[in-house]
Amino acid sequence: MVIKQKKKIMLIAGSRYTQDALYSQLIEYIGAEAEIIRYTIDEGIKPELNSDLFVFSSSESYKEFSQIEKEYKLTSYIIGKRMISYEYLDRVMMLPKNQKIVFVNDTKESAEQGIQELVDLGIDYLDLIPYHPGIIKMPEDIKIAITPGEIDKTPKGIDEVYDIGVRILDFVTIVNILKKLDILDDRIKIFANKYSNKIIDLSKKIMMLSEKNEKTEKFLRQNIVGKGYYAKYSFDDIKGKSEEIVEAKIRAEKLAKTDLTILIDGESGTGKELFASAIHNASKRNKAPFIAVNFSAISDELLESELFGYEEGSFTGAKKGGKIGLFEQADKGTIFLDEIGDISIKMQSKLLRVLQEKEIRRVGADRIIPVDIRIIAATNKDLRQMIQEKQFREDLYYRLKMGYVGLPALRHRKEDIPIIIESTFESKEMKSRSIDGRVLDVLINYDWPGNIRELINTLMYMSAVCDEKILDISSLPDDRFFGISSESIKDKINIELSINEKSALIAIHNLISKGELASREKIIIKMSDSGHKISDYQIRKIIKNLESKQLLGKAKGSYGLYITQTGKKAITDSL
Ligand SMILES: Nc1ncnc2c1ncn2[C@@H]1O[C@H](COP(=O)(O)OP(=O)(O)OP(=O)(O)O)[C@@H](O)[C@H]1O
Repeated sequence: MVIKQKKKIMLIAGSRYTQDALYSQLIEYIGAEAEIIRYTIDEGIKPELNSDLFVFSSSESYKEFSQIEKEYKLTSYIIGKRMISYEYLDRVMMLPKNQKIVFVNDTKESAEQGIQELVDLGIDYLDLIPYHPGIIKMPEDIKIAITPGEIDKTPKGIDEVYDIGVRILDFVTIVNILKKLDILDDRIKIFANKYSNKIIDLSKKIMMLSEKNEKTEKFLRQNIVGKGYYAKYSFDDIKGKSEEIVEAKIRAEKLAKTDLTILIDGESGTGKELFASAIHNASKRNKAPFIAVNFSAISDELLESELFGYEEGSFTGAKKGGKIGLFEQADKGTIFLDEIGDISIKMQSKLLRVLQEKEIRRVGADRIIPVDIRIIAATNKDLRQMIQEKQFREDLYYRLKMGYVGLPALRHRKEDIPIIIESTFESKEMKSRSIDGRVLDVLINYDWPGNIRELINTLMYMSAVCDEKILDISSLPDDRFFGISSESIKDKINIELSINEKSALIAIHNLISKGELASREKIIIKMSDSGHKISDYQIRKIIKNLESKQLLGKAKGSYGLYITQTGKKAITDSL
């Protein structure tokens, strides 16, 4: 028997810190095929010169090595290209928008490059200023720093440092290493998958985050924009033919003709603001303003002065001449109070007064001002439960609920999913896109906890990552995202499976969930491990059967087999 000798890689980095990070990365990808020897220039250890390949952490480490080992002629080597590691980005993603921050690295170029990488990843909402040790004067008002492992280079006066870890080898470098070692095979698909999954996870997080930012800012934007409060949507913009949505629309259209206060109840992303806007446009108030106020994340003081306005000199920082509040600005129009369940008991009492008396008093004023407004409130919280827990006033609840519209979750009206997809593709940015049947199957089977907003965001995401006109399975966010939810598991499916089919399905599932490619050879091995011995001919047949039962699919491109939602259900049912 011939025992294949492991190839030797000599990893050379400037410091131990960098070397540790790159070493773990190489072990993860090629630890089984190659022996990795480490060498750190800082420590001056003798390098093992008979290695098959030299991998340098950067062009600096290459230069230094060449100077130290002048005599040695490098035959096979790679100078690594590096990128920010996604693993530690969560913390910096949470930093508030427009925050001034220094990005610390060892040189001007690397600091600028680091900033560019963050921006390319979608973290473009921070005010990042490059910093490296050569800079003599640092802007004084900056208290936060981000650094890829160069904490010791952080300037004085910084209170918080976010270390996003050493920059790791990029995908192309890893591929080049595999090529040089002559081990570039099927694994490349798995690496590509791993990398793209990480990027997808990250962009999903960034997408959700920017949505959150947008929400808390919705309120503040009112002040910046000042004017131009208008309702964008009409009932025609509300898509869907399901009984639930049609009923909600009919009810809302009827309520629009009245002047009743309305409470819209529905999970996040079900279209509460869309409905409020449509109601306003269909009402006799449609020539007057429509002002939307989001109650989440606003302090009582700010809320009070924004809603009611204030008199000059009523508190420190109050503007000269006072300020007209949103209730007054919405006069003759509609005010939409979003996330009403988030306001304090104190603000609830003040709101109740407005509803009862139809008048307001500015902060610091004696004068009472009559207002003619219609209030539409929205909630995604169970207000009745909150009443029981004494967190919401019952009298306010009944005042708000004179007209009531309950919006169904998207998972309860799945027949609307294709309609919403179609209408989204009709929009300008998405023009001429479509999806293939299998993707539609996945989208219909998913539960959509973020409802229509999440569906639209997913379609936008898919069209951003896919260059093809028809969005295929490879453009979907990763599998975990579309995993089976508890709700959809409830309905058992009735598909008869032979013992071998069941075992193959489970084997494929286990391979994919480990990030491995489900090749026939691997499936046979896995099945045999669990006591089911089958031939190559048999596995071909089983795969065909599972495909025809729509439990298994073959992804376009190089991603191999995947398990459909029905397939996942079949596995769960059979356990
Ligand atoms: N029936 C629908 N047809 C088409 N688009 C819809 C529909 N319902 C919602 N949308 C779209 O989904 C997104 C979210 O809707 P909206 O902001 O009205 O939800 P919401 O219930 O107010 O969410 P939140 O509670 O998080 O504020 C918007 O882009 C909206 O245009």
